[in-house]
Formats: sequence, structure tokens, C-alpha cells
Amino acid sequence: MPYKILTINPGSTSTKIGLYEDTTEILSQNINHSAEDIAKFAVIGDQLEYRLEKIHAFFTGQNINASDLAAVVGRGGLLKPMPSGTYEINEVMLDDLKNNRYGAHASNLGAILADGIARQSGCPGYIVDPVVVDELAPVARITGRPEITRRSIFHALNQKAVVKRFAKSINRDYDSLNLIVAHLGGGISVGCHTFGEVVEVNNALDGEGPFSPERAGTVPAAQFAEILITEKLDYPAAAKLLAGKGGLVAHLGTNDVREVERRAAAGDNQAELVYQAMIYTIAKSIAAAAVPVCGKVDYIILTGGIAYSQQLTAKLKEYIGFIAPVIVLPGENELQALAEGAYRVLTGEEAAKVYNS
Ligand SMILES: Nc1ncnc2c1ncn2[C@@H]1O[C@H](COP(=O)(O)OP(=O)(O)O)[C@@H](O)[C@H]1O
Ligand SMILES: CCCC(=O)OP(=O)(O)O
Repeated sequence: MPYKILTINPGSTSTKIGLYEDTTEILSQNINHSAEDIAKFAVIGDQLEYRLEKIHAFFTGQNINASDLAAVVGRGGLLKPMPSGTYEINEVMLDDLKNNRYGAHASNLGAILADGIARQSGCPGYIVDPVVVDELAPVARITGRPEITRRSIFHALNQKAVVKRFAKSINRDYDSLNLIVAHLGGGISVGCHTFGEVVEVNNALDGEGPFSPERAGTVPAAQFAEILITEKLDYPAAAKLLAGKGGLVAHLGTNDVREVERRAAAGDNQAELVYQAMIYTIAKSIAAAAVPVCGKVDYIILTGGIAYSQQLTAKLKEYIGFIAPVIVLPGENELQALAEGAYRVLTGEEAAKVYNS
């Protein structure tokens, strides 16, 4: 009998759910959440019921029997920095996520949702390659303020899954390639992969890198500090300006790039300017990511939901095509990567790692 594996991927603008038999997808669904819907929730934890209802709706009518599940696997959220791998969900992990101990992001809900369903089903729950996978080079951690150390927070699950699949497709080992990967989703991360490690990547959550559908990206620090002081904002309100209420949401009130393209095509000059500015910041981050390998980049890979836009990928190629060939692999392999991570543990090919406090 094949293993039935349920995969849950909460992102900032979507919840993706999939059912797998071993590593073959049987069903999947991508549920988009508008900026308006997300804005109703003060904190990430408040979205739990809302996202759970969407998952139950997916179950309904699909004839899925919870007791048949061999594992439930969720996207891993903001935890302690850790090596890549599959981790069993445990109480320490849940406690860190429920209390947003290392920050707040939709991915924190992945393990919590997976754990709830796994308990009902009587099967194990896992996370795979959480957003805090940390392979940064020592030199990449240092900033000009000794009390501020850079953190690795990015789309580790998709970046790793996409590059491994791409390397295989060209008969090369991932470890032998120098790659720049731009994951273009609700948040945007641009990573430099060399010798199989992401030695440089923008922290996609805390105000680094390009701006994105719902992130501010890098902003002038002194001006940002001035806003916080003038408007007397506390930490959660300040964090929301950077992630959730930043980027396209702040400028245009939507997190949907398709909507921005529609508006621009209909003659909305502001939508066009802001969209072009976002593309420009992505291109600058990609060029900067060539530095760790001294410009010796084999390929640049564009992935994530926004990479479906031909308008955006064509403009990016114009900006950064001088660095290396640009490969467009739109969407993400996150559900597949979650299923594969759980399958390796279920079959004994790999032992589940343990998350400690
Ligand atoms: N065909 C498309 N053209 C342009 N943008 C798209 C397209 N499909 C999805 N997107 C955009 O991709 C973004 C969501 O990407 P996704 O990787 O699913 O995000 P997340 O997982 O962070 O929620 C949204 O801004 C959405 O509008
Ligand atoms: C927190 C880093 C990962 C990220 O930004 O994911 P989304 O694009 O799903 O918000």
C-alpha cells in the first residue's frame, strides 16, 4: 500500500494543500488570500481557524479519510537557524511557533496545522527545510552595527527543491553549480548557491532585498526609524510595515501581481511605475548575488508565482541577462518537496531530525 501523505503550505498570500501517494500527487489546491482578507487578522496566530476551514473544505467532497494518512507535513516556519532536512514536529517547536519566538510569518502555521491533523489521524507530523535553513557564509552575517547580525530567512524549501530538479535535468550535480535563485512570491528571496549551500540570501522578511507584493524590502534605515518614532509604533506594528503592509500592498492596496498588470495595461501610470520599480529592485538583488562567486554564475533561476508573468521575466532578462543564462521555472515545488521529505523518513532512507530548544 502506498503511503498517503498530506502536505500543507501556508504562504503570505496563499495556502497550498496536496495529497500524495508516496511521492505522486493525487490532488492539490492553491487557495489565494487577498490583502483585504489577510488584513482582518491582527496577528498570524489569528489566521489559524481561517486557514483550517480552507483545509477542511479541501477535504470535503474529496473522499479523504484522515485515518488513512501515513504522515502530515507542513511548511516549516520561523524557528532557530538550522540545517536543511526533515524534522519531526515536537512540543518545543510548537511552543516556539505559537509564541512567534523567532518572528511572525504565515509559515509558522505550517507545523501547527499539520500537527492538529496528524494528531486526529494518529500519524506523525513533519516539517521540511523551514524558512530558517541557515548556510550563510561567515562574511555574510556581519553588518556595520555589531549588535545586528544578519539572519537567513528565505524560501529554502522551494529554492532547494528547484535547484536540485534543475541540476538533474541538465545531468549535473547541484553541488557543482554556481546558481542564483530568485523566488518571486508574496515575499521575495534571492539566494546565491555554491557548493550546494546558500551562502548569501536576503532576509525576505525583516526588510532586506527587493520589495515584493507584501514586503517593503530594503528601506533607508534612518527614515524608517523616524516614522516609528513620529508615529509611536510598537514592534509588531513596525514589523507589519515591513512584512504584510509593505510593497505592492502599501502602494496599490493589492498583493496580486496579475491585478497590478491589469491596472497598468488599462492605463494606470502609478501601477505601472510601482510595478517597474519592483522589477528593478529584484534585478539589483540578483546582480548583487553574483558577488559571492565573483560573477562566475552558471545559471540564474526565476521561480515562484510571479515568475508566471512573461512581462516580468522578460524585463528581468533584459536587466540581468549579462550575468548568466536565465532559466524560468514558475510556480513552486514546495508541496512535492514536503511529500518527498516525509517519504524519505517513512521509508527509513533518512532519519527525522529533532528540534531542540
Ligand atoms: N500568472 C501570473 N502572472 C503574474 N503573477 C502571478 C501569476 N500567478 C500568480 N502570480 C502572483 O504570484 C504571487 C503569489 O506567489 P506565490 O509563490 O504563490 O506566493 P506565496 O507562496 O508567497 O503566497 C501573487 O502576487 C500572485 O499575484
Ligand atoms: C519568510 C520567508 C519566506 C516567505 O517570504 O514566504 P512567502 O513568500 O510565502 O511569504
